[in-house]
Amino acid sequence: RLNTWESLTTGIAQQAKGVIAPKEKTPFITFVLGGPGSGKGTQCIKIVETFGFAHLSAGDLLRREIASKSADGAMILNTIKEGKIVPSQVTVKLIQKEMELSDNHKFLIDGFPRTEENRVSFEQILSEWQSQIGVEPNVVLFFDCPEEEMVKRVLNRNEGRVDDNLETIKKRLTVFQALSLPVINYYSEKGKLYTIKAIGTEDEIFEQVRPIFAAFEVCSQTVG
Ligand SMILES: Nc1ncnc2c1ncn2[C@@H]1O[C@H](COP(=O)(O)OP(=O)(O)OP(=O)(O)O)[C@@H](O)[C@H]1O
Ligand SMILES: Nc1ccn([C@H]2C[C@H](O)[C@@H](COP(=O)(O)O)O2)c(=O)n1
Ligand SMILES: [Mg+2]
Repeated sequence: RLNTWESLTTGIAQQAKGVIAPKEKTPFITFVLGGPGSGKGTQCIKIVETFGFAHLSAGDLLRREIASKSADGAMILNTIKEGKIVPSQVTVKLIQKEMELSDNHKFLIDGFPRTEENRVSFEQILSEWQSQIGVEPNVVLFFDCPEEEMVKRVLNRNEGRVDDNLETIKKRLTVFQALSLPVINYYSEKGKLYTIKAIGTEDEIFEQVRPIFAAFEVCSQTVG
């Protein structure tokens, strides 16, 4: 069987030749953004359980590269320790590979795009299939959380992450303000942004998230 990207590209090539339509469903892409510790990963788990998305965390994919001691592993580790952003071609390649391997067509891309460079790199990949899916995500979630709360959560996370310390967290917050907020503003201007007030219990926060995806489910059932 063909995977999502293969079937899209094959489908487009075959359509161009006037042969057949693509076999698989059009991808539905959600970007999940927010500062460090804003609760992106926590809410992604609930979205997966409720709406059946595939969860691709950019940070988890990068940590997997470190653990596998790949060629980029040492560079990724140093970048993460410094609270900086890994070059886009590395991260985009990992995300694209996961999308190719997935049987799902609904993707939650968590912690990406973190910079304008990330955003443009991913768009370049999507633009190869522009006639099918466009270059824009369907939904962009922004978990808006006060800094004080994010710092408290990260310092209590206790998952052994190399970046969960006060020094790195301060750098990550600076990077978030300088490089990630412009991406959030970009999607706000495009009318794609759904801002979630990320304070309260996990369940209370999910009750803000649920109607966003529920509305898309209703739409897809109505449209067919
Ligand atoms: N609503 C909440 N109230 C209190 N703690 C929370 C809440 N949501 C998540 N947490 C906790 O805060 C910590 C950070 O959450 P999570 O890992 O989901 O954040 P994140 O946005 O993915 O962060 P990062 O960008 O660093 O990966 C975790 O320990 C999680 O259990
Ligand atoms: N698009 C991304 C996502 C993550 N990283 C690096 C830098 C982050 O501080 C770190 C941890 O990510 P998280 O688990 O907090 O989403 O991974 C990156 O460079 N680019
Ligand atoms: Mg996370």
